[in-house]
Amino acid sequence: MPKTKHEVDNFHIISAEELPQPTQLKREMPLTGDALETVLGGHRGVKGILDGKDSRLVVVVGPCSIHDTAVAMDYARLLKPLADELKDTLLIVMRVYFEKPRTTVGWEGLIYDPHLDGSHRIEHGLRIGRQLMLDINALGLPIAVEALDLISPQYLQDLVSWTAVGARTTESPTHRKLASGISSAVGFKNNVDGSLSVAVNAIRAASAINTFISVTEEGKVAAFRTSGNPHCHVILRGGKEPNFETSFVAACEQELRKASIAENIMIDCSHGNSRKQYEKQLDVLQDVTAQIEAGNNSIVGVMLESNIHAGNQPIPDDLEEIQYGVSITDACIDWPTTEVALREMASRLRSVLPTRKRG
Ligand SMILES: O=C[C@H](O)[C@H](O)COP(=O)(O)O
Ligand SMILES: C=C(OP(=O)(O)O)C(=O)O
Repeated sequence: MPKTKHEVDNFHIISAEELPQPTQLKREMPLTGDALETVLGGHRGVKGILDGKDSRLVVVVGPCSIHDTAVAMDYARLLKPLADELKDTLLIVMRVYFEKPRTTVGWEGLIYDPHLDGSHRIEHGLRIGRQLMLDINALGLPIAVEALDLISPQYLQDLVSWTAVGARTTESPTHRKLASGISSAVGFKNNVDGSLSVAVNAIRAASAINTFISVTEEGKVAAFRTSGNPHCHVILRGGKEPNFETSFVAACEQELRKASIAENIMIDCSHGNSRKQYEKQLDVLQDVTAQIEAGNNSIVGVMLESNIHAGNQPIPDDLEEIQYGVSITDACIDWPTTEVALREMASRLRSVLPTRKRG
C-alpha cells in the first residue's frame, strides 16, 4: 500500500515550468502580410496538387533538423531563388523540422532543447522557432514540419503549409486525432519496419471526425472536436528495405484504392529509402522521375534531406566547434547537389506533368 498520496501522484515529475499561452506568442509575433500570403499560397498549392487541380509536384526539401536559426535563414535564402525558378513545375516547401523523434534518446530538436546542451529551454525554443518560421514565410518560402508534440502546434502550426506524421508516430491514435484537426495537408509515413497499412489506417482515422483533449490558444484544457482532414496522403520512406520502386508504388496504389483513399503518394528519398546513405537520395530521385516519365499518376511529391554542406556531425562538447551548415541529425546532401538535382528533375518533368491523368 502506498504510504503517501505523493507516491502515486506525479511521483516521477521533477518540476513543471509554466509556459506562456500560445496566444501571447502569437500576439508578440503575429502572422501578417507577406508571411500570411505565403502560408495561404502554400496551403492552396499543396491541396491543389493533392486534388489533381495543379499538375506540379510538391518538393519537401531542407535540413533533417534546424539547430541554428541563422544558418536556417542562410539555407532559406539559397532555396528561395531556386523555388522561384522552378515554380512552374515544382512547389518547393522548406523542411523546417524543430522536433526530432528519437529511436531511443538523443537531441530532440530546437523547440525542446534550443541550446543543444540538455537544458531544455522550451519557452526559448518556441520563441526562436516561431520567429524563424515567420522570417522564412516572409521570404516567400512555405514551410513543412513534423507534428510530433501534441501541444506545440498551438504555438506554431499557423505558420505551416504541409505537415508530416513520422514513421515512429503514424500508428499513434493521438497523432491521428491531431492530424484530423490540422489545417494543412498531412503526410503519414509508413512505419520504420516498412508497414504501409499503418499509414493507410492513419489516413482513414485522420480523415474522420475526432475528439481529443488538448489546450486552447489561451492555455485552457479543452475537448477539441474536429471535422476530419480531407488532405492526408501516404509517404513511402522505406523500412527494413527501400520501398520507392515501381512495384511498391503499385502495391501502395492498390492498398489506397481498396480503402477508397485518393491515390496520392509522396516518396521520401531519405531514411529507409536511402538506407541512410545520404548520396543515395539522388538515385531515389532519379528513379521517381523515371517513374513519372513512364506514366505514373499517383506520385505527388518527394522529400529530400539537404543542407548547406553534406553529411552530418555529432554535437561536439564544445559548441564553438560545431561545423557551419552541417546536420547534427541525419546526413544530408549539400546545397550545390540539391540545386542540380531539382533543376534536372524539373527539366525532365516540365512537359510531362501537365499530361498526367489525375483528379
Ligand atoms: O530523421 C531523423 C532521424 O532519422 C530520426 O529522428 C531518428 O533518429 P535516431 O534513430 O538517430 O534517434
Ligand atoms: C524523422 C524523420 O523521418 P522518419 O519519420 O521517416 O524517420 C524525418 O523526416 O525527419
